[in-house]
Amino acid sequence: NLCRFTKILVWRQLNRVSNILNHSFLIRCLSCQSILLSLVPLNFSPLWFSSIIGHTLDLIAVSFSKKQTLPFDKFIHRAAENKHTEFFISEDEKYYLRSLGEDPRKDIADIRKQFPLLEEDIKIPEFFEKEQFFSSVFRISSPGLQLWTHYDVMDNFLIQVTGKKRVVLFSPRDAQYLYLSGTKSEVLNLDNPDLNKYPLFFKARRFECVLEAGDVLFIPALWFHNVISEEFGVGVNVFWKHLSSECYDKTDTYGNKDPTAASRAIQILDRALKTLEVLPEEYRDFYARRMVLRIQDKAFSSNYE
Ligand SMILES: O=C(O)CCC(=O)C(=O)O
Ligand SMILES: [Fe+2]
Repeated sequence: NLCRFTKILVWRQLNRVSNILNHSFLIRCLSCQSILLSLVPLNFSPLWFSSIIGHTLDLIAVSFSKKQTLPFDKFIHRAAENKHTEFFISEDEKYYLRSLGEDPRKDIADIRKQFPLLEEDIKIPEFFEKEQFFSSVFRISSPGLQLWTHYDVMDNFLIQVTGKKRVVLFSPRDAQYLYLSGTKSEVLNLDNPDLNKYPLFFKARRFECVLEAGDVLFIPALWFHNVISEEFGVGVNVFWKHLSSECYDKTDTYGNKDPTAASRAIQILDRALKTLEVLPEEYRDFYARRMVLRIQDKAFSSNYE
């Protein structure tokens, strides 16, 4: 019955969107702000339902599972306007281009290959060896578009071609204050964070800059970044490998999958925590604390600026 109740709630929320068969949804809980993602709307699994019980749902984003396309010039026009006369879902919807490789699942974006007409215009700064190059990504965004705080695993030049964008950065050392869920922070509103829900967020030291046409920002691997386009913007970013090639996940096309050794270590840690589950709570707590101390002692760097 709880599931049925939640199902009705979900349907109420989804009714706001016309042809729901063609969409997938990004749903947020209004009280705890956690993101509850559903990819296939008509196939909500019992597991997904059990994960949303107790949350107050709000639909924050819709994407298309059935492909819908726009000619490039139309896309640019829509991305450049604040209010649309023609739109998919709402007159103030935002547009974002993040270029992909030929086969988006396997190939890696290289703006010079997918947009050969622009090739002559693209001069990638020569601060790394050719073999280290990973991808170059064309990025175009509507005014007001915000990308949530996340990290990537490659070094990165974010190159602004036109328009203005605000970038807020946090050191990897402040990960403990960012309420991470995978590579993303759950704190969505950086300027007015809910400190009841995210009490440690104020401890994160924020570095901020505004990029304008011609500016290039170096975003080191693992540094968190949050981007708001203050104007319609066109940019390119270049990811390159700072570690030796074999450290990276071979299936990574976006530059954001953790190095294989790190994901393996995290899996092993999850197994270790599972192993503790046979013990009563106070023992689990004690041994978990000992594990934390061991990690701090053996793996934390003391040489970190
Ligand atoms: O500026 C943007 O649109 C996204 C920047 C970003 O996340 C990146 O370059 O990794
Ligand atoms: Fe990024």
